[in-house]
Amino acid sequence: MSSPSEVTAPAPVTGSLLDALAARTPVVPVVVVDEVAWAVPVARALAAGGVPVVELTLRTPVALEAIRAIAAEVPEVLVGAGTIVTPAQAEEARAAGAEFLVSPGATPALLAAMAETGLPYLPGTATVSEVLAVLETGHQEMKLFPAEASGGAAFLASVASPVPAARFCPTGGIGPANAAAYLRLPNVACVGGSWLTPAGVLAAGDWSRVTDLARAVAELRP
Ligand SMILES: O=C(O)C(=O)C[C@H](O)[C@H](O)COP(=O)(O)O
Repeated sequence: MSSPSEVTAPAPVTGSLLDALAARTPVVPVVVVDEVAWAVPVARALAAGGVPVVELTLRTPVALEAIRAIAAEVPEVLVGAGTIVTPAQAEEARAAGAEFLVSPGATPALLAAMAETGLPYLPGTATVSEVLAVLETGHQEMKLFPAEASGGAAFLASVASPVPAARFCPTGGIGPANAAAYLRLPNVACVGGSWLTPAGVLAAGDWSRVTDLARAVAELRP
């Protein structure tokens, strides 16, 4: 029997990653940490605001260590690695404890490396041919990146009819003002964005601000 104060880790995602993410939050927070010490408090602050998900980008030297810390210390948060841009990073992220992988692109080598980890993953696409190339690998869940710059919600609405099998988490240029337009689309499960964890807020250690920003995304649910 576990005591009420004990937090148990959710089971690993075995089915649809997009469904697992969407069940937790309409907005996947894309988080950049400059200091490993930010990782655990930012993950806890997001969870306290009702967003128990972190996409920790591999953009800084401490990123893998940050994933390790969140995986070990904040088990109630589903932690993934973002910015997978080389095949080797897929396995490095898995070894650090990442529970899902996100890439801004979808080269054949990246797709193979992400599949090889056994983790669920979202390759990045920005054109119909890229979407079709991902579908040809048997994979139906992807990111649209950079979402606003590559056509935004209008692009995804246009893709939905001819290519209904593809499902998206659009990311890049999305914020509170335009998130709802994406979330209404039949081929969008959730959106990604960095606005819940602004760099200055993390640097200031203003964790209650992160919690407030996270709390506000509940109203974006369609
Ligand atoms: O780092 C990655 O893996 C990326 O692909 C880029 C991020 O998803 C976007 O930079 C987030 O976009 P913003 O919400 O506009 O800041």
